Amino acid sequence: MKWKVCGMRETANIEAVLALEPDYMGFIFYPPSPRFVGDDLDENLLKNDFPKSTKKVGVFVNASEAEIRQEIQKYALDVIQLHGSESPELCKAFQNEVEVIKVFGLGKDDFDFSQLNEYENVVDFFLFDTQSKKHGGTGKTFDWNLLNEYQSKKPYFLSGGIAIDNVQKLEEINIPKAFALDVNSKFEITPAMKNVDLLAELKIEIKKLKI
Ligand SMILES: O=C(O)c1ccccc1N[C@@H]1O[C@H](COP(=O)(O)O)[C@@H](O)[C@H]1O
Repeated sequence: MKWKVCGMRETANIEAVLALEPDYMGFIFYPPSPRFVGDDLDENLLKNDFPKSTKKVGVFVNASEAEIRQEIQKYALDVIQLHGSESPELCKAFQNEVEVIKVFGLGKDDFDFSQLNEYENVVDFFLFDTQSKKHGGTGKTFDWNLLNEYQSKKPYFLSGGIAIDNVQKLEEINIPKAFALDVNSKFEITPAMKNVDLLAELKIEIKKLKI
């Protein structure tokens, strides 16, 4: 199981988390978020000093193609995570340039997986997060059992309130295997500042998972 640490910002904290070798690290390019990178993200670190083994993910919410392209260039992003209501056409515009993750929000009620069909051929991954007006970073889980209805072969990231005390519950439920776990606010000291010791524990827990 791969893992992604999202919502990073400060250089020293990024470097400390990189020592744990996550497969993906996410940066939020959405101004209303308390994890918005603003001017604090170290361009040189991302462009020149970043380990190849950790992919850099830019998280966007309904940004324009030009805005996304600008951040890809500036920070040498490997992956874009589209967390709003982006169209299949926008996803297609970045195919073959970066990996594309399209996010869908799930809640407690049934989810219509047929809305994924038009994205199937234009994205690399889906990501399932908890539905919210804030779009993400809620720290809340959704009903993981809803994923029982997932029929696609497209690999997906599982996100939304994943914490040290619920990660082992993934073994107890019968959902199609996730490609990666995406963690964020449940591993924070303050918004964007991650608790490195807790993430080290998570890494051990993920390795123990038999799914
Ligand atoms: O973290 C944010 O503030 C954020 C804002 C807007 C869109 C996405 C955001 N983060 C993503 O939210 C999920 C889940 O986070 P959490 O574990 O529930 O805190 C994760 O995929 C982040 O990429």
